[in-house]
Amino acid sequence: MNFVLSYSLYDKNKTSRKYWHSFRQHSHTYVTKYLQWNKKKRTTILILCCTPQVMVNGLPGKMSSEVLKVVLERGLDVVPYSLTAESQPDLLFRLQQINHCPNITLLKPSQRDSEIKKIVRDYPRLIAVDYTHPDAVNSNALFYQTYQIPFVMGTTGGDREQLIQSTLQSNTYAVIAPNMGKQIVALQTMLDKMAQSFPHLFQNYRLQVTESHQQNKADTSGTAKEIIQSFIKMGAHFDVNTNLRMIRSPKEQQEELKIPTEYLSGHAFHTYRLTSPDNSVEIAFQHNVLGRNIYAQGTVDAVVFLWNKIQHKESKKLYNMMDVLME
Ligand SMILES: NC(=O)C1=CN([C@@H]2O[C@H](COP(=O)(O)OP(=O)(O)OC[C@H]3O[C@@H](n4cnc5c(N)ncnc54)[C@H](OP(=O)(O)O)[C@@H]3O)[C@@H](O)[C@H]2O)C=CC1
Ligand SMILES: O=C(O)C1=N[C@H](C(=O)O)C[C@H](O)C1
Repeated sequence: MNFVLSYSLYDKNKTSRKYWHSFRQHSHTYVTKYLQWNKKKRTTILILCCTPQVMVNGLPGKMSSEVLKVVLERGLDVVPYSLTAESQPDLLFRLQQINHCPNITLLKPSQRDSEIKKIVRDYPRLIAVDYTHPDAVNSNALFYQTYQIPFVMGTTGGDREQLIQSTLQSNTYAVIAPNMGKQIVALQTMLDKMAQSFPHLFQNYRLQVTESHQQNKADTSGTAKEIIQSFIKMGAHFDVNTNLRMIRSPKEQQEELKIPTEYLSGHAFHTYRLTSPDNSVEIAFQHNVLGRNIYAQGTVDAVVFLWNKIQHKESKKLYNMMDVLME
């Protein structure tokens, strides 16, 4: 998203600086600059970079690593700091497979308050992305809210109502969603609309949900929790103790769901099955994902979306992925 604002055919330094100062004075956006002196044409090109600076939190976790990769692939700026767990033994993180990946300093909860003011000062276009742990959702959100750091919250779990309320009260720009995969968000949107249009569609139907994820997933699928609410709004019966099957055993995943070995450490298979009271009708919805790229792509779209909202000083500050998709 770099763009050339002007070509100055005059003096290498003075005119370009004048352009720069005048642009800064009249611009409501955060911009940085760099000047390129083209020797052959004796021209100075003033290039303005107008991109967010992305702080990917949760490194060296799986989702945050995938997001970092996509941020770098899409040419956005990376903030070389990341919030990490208190137990993290490493001080630095770097994606080996990407040459231009910077060394990223890992900040534990006990260190982050003393560092963040400097980070906010040095990176005025900062947007945080959070892929951490269900236990950290609310405290991390509070951290972003306290320092007025716009954030994209991909982490599931925690107290979701409190998450929404504290974000609204703090007036911080944010996108919050348990699933950033746009094709899945489209399905969610459709079911949400179905619930609004046909509130009795599945009256007295039984809902049975199966969700399979990597063995170390800390919580129940946040996506399933949201989608279940849409079916309940349409009248379906659902009891979390008897109608939800969570599969975390790699053996079952391989034998029953045929998950390829390389995706046992990262997959998300969901099936929602609705059965009529007399068992004569069965309707199923399914979304099966191998790997994590779909969420990382959606996350970076959410960052760009939020950045545009900030630039336009939108009065609405809290969004979900349906808003990102609609736009
Ligand atoms: N919205 C979406 O589209 C998606 C959401 N998710 C969600 O993202 C979250 C992370 O998933 P995933 O990357 O697979 O999990 P990982 O366990 O691979 O990564 C989480 C990382 O966060 C670290 N961490 C723990 N506590 C903190 C803390 N207080 N502050 C900062 N970092 C911390 C963990 O460290 P340690 O291991 O040492 O505890 C770990 O490195 C989950 O909630 C998951 O459900 C996942 C995929 C898509
Ligand atoms: O932990 C994961 O992997 C995933 N978490 C999200 C959730 O809990 O819904 C999204 C997706 O299922 C992958």
